[in-house]
Amino acid sequence: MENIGQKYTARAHTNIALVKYWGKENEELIIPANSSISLTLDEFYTDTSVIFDSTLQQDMITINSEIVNDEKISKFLDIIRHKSGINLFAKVESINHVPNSAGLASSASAYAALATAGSKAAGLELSDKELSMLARRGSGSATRSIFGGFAAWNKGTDDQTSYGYSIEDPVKMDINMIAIVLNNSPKKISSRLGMKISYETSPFYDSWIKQTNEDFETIQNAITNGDFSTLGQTAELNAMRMHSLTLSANPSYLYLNKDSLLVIEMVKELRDKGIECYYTMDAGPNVKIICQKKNIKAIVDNLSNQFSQDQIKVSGPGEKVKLI
Ligand SMILES: Nc1ncnc2c1ncn2[C@@H]1O[C@H](COP(=O)(O)OP(=O)(O)OP(=O)(O)O)[C@@H](O)[C@H]1O
Ligand SMILES: C[C@@](O)(CCOP(=O)(O)OP(=O)(O)O)CC(=O)O
Repeated sequence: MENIGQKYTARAHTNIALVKYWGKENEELIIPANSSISLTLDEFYTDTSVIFDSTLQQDMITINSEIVNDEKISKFLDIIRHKSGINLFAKVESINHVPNSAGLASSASAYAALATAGSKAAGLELSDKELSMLARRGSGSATRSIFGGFAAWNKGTDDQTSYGYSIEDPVKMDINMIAIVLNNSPKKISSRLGMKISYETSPFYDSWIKQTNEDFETIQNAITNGDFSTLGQTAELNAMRMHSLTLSANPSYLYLNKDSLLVIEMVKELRDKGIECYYTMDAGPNVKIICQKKNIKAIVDNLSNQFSQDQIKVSGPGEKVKLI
């Protein structure tokens, strides 16, 4: 217990799913309905410091230097307190190095950093697998942000079998993502709510699970074989399949806006011109373009005709979580 009373800071990077997680079998434990695969990104990350302090009367949390009253964070700290047996409140200071509310999965980097700094500050020594299981309790996508590069989240059936792991990338695939920030106002339907409505009401949900299990195999093999084209094509299809669950839900809803459709058309036109690239979108309108280094300039030049420089963010693969 020598760590208690010491401040620890962790840096975790965001990740973008190539095979999406979109629905929970167990909401309390965050057990997903399917396994997923992502790429961790180097440009976007969260730094979080935690100290358990006997003088505090309640948890004190700041995000980007503003005091927040987030019950989800205190509930997450309760899990750490329960695991470690300590009974102290915590001071949490977190900075997101992610464009504001850009739908770039800040909850993924946030809970991966909080799990890492928080568990260390509470005197726990957790392996990466155990950290991923802890991060999962904060936000499902955080399970994968413990790992760098390509990561998977094994669905599992309970707390001990639902965890993340690093996918071997023998050829060190040349892969980048260009995020186009189209709207930075908070979304009306959170991922948590959106996936619940899809899971409970879309008549296509069973087909989604069947297809997504196939997409998982395809993308895993594409990574092993260094097959960028198959990876891109499958990730693009998987994203559209996820968004079709929102359209087919009751009530029906849509995360994409007209600018998202414009970027999708631009990607198709670029492909027609021989510039290989693919699109993916999460629970928001912002589009992420998957491409190789040699094509970044041509894609950015093309996007610059429609969008400003600060809307276009280029990122390569990022590292695993670390204490800093
Ligand atoms: N640094 C942080 N530390 C702890 N919680 C955070 C931090 N940053 C964001 N969060 C929390 O993460 C949750 C989701 O964040 P946000 O609305 O930005 O969605 P997102 O993570 O970009 O997208 P997604 O819904 O796909 O995860 C919110 O509850 C927010 O308070
Ligand atoms: C579309 C997604 O980005 C959804 C992410 O959902 P969250 O991980 O934010 O949801 P909770 O587990 O409820 O916190 C796809 C993905 O990252 O796999």
